Amino acid sequence: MGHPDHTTPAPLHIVIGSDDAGHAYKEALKADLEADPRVASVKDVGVGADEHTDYPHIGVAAARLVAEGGADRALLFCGTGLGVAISANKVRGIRAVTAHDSFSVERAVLSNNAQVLTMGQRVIGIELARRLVREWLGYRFDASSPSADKVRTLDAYDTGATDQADEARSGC
Ligand SMILES: O=C(CO)[C@H](O)COP(=O)(O)O
Repeated sequence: MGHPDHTTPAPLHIVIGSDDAGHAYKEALKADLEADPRVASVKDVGVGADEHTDYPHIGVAAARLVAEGGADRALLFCGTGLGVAISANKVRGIRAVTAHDSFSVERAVLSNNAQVLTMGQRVIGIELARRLVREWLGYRFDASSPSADKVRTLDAYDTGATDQADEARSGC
């Protein structure tokens, strides 16, 4: 879901999800995303109110949507943010990170080209979470930056292209 105009980034298609421990934040951030002009669409993969789904199912469902091109990014919540990140990272091609501070949110996109951001409802206050998500929407990975080679190496390990990854190591 790229966009040819580099001056005005294309609005993002975002998938949002949580387990029951992250449900309140998922609902709050879903409303924020839906009201933000930088967001083209928001797809909610659950859980619904009073539902219970363990975090691995939510993390993998959201990550699969991103990996298959159905969304540009995912925003996921659980108690800590850790379980949904680990789950999303089980999907090939996905780079999911937990971040609760401004610098990490910036570098998650600009250094790591992480498509998935996760947070913990039991870790961070709601107003800080909302602010960090607003910041997150403003970042776009620069494929011509020095970070791009490192992300390509990550992807080579991910796809099993170990020759390519080892070659990158010998160039260090
Ligand atoms: O935070 C979670 C997983 O990282 C989840 O919301 C709660 O998991 P639990 O501590 O295993 O119940």
